[in-house]
This record gives sequence, structure tokens and C-alpha cells, in this order.
Amino acid sequence: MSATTSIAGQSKSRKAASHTLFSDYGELFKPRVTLMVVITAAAGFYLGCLRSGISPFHIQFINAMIGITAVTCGSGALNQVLERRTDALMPRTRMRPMAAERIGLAHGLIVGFTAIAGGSIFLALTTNYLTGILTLLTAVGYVAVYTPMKRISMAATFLGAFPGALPAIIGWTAARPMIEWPAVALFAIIFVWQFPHFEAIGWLYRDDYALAGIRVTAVVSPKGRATAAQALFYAVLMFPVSLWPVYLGTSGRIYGACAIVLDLIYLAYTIQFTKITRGLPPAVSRNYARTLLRVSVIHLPLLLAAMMLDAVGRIAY
Ligand code: HEM
Ligand SMILES: CC(C)=CCC/C(C)=C/CC/C(C)=C/COP(=O)(O)OP(=O)(O)O
Repeated sequence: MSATTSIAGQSKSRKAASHTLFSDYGELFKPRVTLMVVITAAAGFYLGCLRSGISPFHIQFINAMIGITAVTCGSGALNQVLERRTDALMPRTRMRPMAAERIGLAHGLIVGFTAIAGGSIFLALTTNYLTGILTLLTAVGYVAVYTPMKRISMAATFLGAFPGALPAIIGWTAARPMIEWPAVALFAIIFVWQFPHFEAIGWLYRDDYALAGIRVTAVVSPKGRATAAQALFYAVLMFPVSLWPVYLGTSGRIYGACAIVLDLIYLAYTIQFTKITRGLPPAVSRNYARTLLRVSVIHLPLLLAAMMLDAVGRIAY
């Protein structure tokens, strides 16, 4: 069989697989990442409300989460529009609806732009203009800066960490229309958290990224030293950064103790991950990366939950 026939055959089977429009939208909107983005925004909103001495349980919370969800989903869709060709080259992403051509270019563009514009306008009208504008800028940062940069420079990951962490500030401004230090501290926590998270992913899928020409640390520096060093540096940085709310007085000792324990666990798994530099069999080193990825997505919500529970007892209504 010629290479062309084989690629055509693969493309057909990707289209023919049992996908519905509903399941395709499920992939287009990156639901797991979107859920975590919404959790970080909810934490920002909640802490902002407590700072104002008001209950976070009111309609404004629902409005903020609807708008942020819409913009995040739209950003995921436009990211997949832009990456449809590179996604088609990687086993992890080749079944995505844009990459497999189950959703056409115009369809993806309309869904993406509508969700981003609709969500941003909705936020501006139901919360405040600052929140609408910040959310729109976050989407622009992710779609128009981070996404195209992935094929050009390793710096993309650093730049992508800004839109990744901004939803925490967006949640805060939806509650209180100003950017204040506790919101910046929350931003910093999520900013730093992303690096062990992403270095693990970069190592786990380094063959995929190499196939697609995406310049992550694990591809550019294949022995793993730079990947391990970056993950370790940021896992250590998690300690002072996650204790920042305690220095600011917005979180107390209970949160501080929880943060230290959670950061120690994150650090322990990051140290285990640094064994990738030892030239282990790929399955073993990938396993360390997969474990660190799993730990990362448990660590962050637990840290935020500790901060939110601690704040209840500290701020009087
Ligand atoms: C530079 C920043 C980031 C990059 C490059 C990145 C990249 C990725 C990639 C490629 C995956 C897919 C892994 C897979 O399919 O197995 C992933 C998974 C995930 N990411 Fe990130 N991410 C970043 C930041 C964030 C942020 C800010 C959040 C949310 C606050 C987040 C939450 C998640 C979640 C929840 C998953 C799903 C994990 C799972 O399926 O088990 N990520 N990330
Ligand atoms: C409020 C709002 C607009 C938020 C959007 C920001 C957002 C979704 C950030 C997620 C963090 C990020 C840079 C993920 C990169 O994954 P990737 O795109 O490299 O992952 P992939 O390889 O799976 O496509």
C-alpha cells in the first residue's frame, strides 16, 4: 500500500468513527481544562466576595461562570482551528474533530468566535466591563499569541502560562471590579503550578510534539535535564508563592499548613519525575510523567479548596 493510500485510509477511518456533533463539541471545548479554568475563576470570585463581606452565593456567580465557560470553550475551539494540521500529525490529538475534518473550518471558526464574543459581552453586561475585557484579552493571549508560538519557540509555554493563570483574576474582578494583591497572589500560584504540570505533559508526549514540530523543552533538549530542572525549579517556587496569601493576611495558618503539605507532595512527585534524566526505559520515564500530571490536577483544586475553606472562618459577614 502506498503512503498516500494509507494516509487517505486513516483519514477516512477518523471520519467514520462513531462521533456525534455532541461528542465532537465535547472534544472541541476541552472540557477537563475548561472545568479546571472555571474552578480557578470560582476561587477568585469566592475570595473576592469574602473580601467585600458579601455572600458568594448569588446570581453574579452563575453569570460569571457562564461567561467564563463560554469564552474558555470558544478559545479551545479556535485553538483547534489553528492547530488542525499539527493536531492531525499527533496520535494524542489526531481524532479531534477539526483535525479529523469532522467539523469544517467555517463551522469551527463560527463556534469559536461566537462563544468568545458572546461570553465576553455577556460578562461585560452582567458583571462589569473590566471582567469582560480581561476575559477577551485572555482568550486573545491563548489563541493569538500562545497557540501560534508553539511551533516557533519554547517561550510559548511561558507565555501560555499568563492566559492559563488569568481566570483567577477574572473571577476576582467579577466580584470586585479592581485588580488587588490577593488576586495577584492567586494568579501567581496558578502561574507557577503550571510548569511541573506542563513539563510532565511535554515529556509524556514528546514524540507527538516532535512529529508536529512543536518546540517544547522535552523536544529541544531530549535528555530531559532542562525539563526536569524547570519542573523542579517551579515545584520549589510553589512554597513561597502559595504562602503569599498568608503574608497578605487573606489566608491563615490552617491554609498555610495545608499548602505546605500539598506542595511537599507536588515536590515529591516532581523529584520522582526528575529521574527521567537517568536514561530509563521510555515506558518507565513516561510513567513518572503521567503520575506527575495526575498529581498536578489533584494538587491545584485541593490547594484552592483549602484557601476557600480557611477564608470562611476568617472574614465576618
Ligand atoms: C502553559 C500552560 C499549560 C499547558 C501548555 C497545558 C497543556 C495541557 C495539555 C497538552 C493537556 C493534555 C494532556 C493529555 O491529553 O493527557 C493538559 C491537560 C490538562 N490541563 Fe493543562 N496546560 C497548561 C495549563 C493549564 C491550566 C492553567 C489549567 C487549569 C487551570 C490546566 C488544566 C488541565 C487539566 C484539568 C487537564 C486534564 C488532565 C487529565 O485529563 O487528566 N492546564 N494540559
Ligand atoms: C478564560 C479563558 C479565555 C481561558 C483560556 C485560557 C486557557 C484555556 C488556558 C489553558 C492553559 C493552556 C495554555 C493550555 C495549553 O494547552 P494546549 O492548547 O497546548 O493543549 P493541546 O495541545 O491539548 O491543544
